Amino acid sequence: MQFTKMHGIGNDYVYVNGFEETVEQPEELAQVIADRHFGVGGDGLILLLPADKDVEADCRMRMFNSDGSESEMCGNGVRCVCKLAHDRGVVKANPMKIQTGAGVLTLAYTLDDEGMVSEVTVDMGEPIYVAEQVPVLPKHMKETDEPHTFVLEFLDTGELFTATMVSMGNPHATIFVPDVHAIDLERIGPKLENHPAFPNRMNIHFVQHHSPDEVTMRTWERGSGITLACGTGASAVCVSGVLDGRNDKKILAHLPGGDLTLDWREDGHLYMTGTATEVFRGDWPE
Ligand SMILES: N[C@H](CCC[C@H](N)C(=O)O)C(=O)O
Repeated sequence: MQFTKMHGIGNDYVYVNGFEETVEQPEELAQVIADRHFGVGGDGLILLLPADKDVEADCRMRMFNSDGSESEMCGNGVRCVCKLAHDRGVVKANPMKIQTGAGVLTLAYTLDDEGMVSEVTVDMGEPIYVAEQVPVLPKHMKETDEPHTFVLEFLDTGELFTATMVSMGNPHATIFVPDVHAIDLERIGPKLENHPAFPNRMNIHFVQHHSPDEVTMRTWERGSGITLACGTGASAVCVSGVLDGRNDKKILAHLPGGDLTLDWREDGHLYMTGTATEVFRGDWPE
């Protein structure tokens, strides 16, 4: 099976062109191929597929974390799917419409000197911040004056985390701190990801504000652990910061793997802009 290794600012996945290949059990393949010692290595597996018959889109993305769990959406991933579809001649439309678990998204892209996709702006659609729709279970958290912000507690250590909950199709909890580098993400991440308040688990982001339009963030991803970037997470961080009165509707986010621009526009949609990079191609033994 032919694959392409790609990344969106360091959030790296193994991509398979489903117009050319058939992947029978993606949940199993994701766990094996994403292993950084025994496989190709990556934060998971992403499939470029034909859109469903009844869906008005140029193609479809399915995304699997490295633990094999499927997610509704992947922001860094969908930019790379756009690049793969265009650069392999599968889709030439610009803007491109990609079917995802968060609906059909529209992506506009620029080309480099070789005519390959370099930078992509994704219309991520409307963020969701009604607690029950994220979803979260308020009964397992302490409520605050804000309907989308709750206090989570670790019952074993008594640690408390004030988190704002936003869905971009997939769920995100954002915690604002003075210094993201002081956070013990390896210890705290999995406990928050699997907190009883999160019926579908949760993507976790710690965020430090430098100004009303510039942040630094670190992420523990549902199903993949620490990643160098999270596109849906950066989108949720922008929205959470606006809801909490901490930042403007347009921000620059610094993630460990690179930068993204997020813009929550007057049409109510969140727009994310960033690069998409092909690293190498290979042949995976069936
Ligand atoms: N781990 C996420 C999916 C990947 C999201 C992230 N890599 C992105 O760029 O949005 C989840 O289970 O919801």
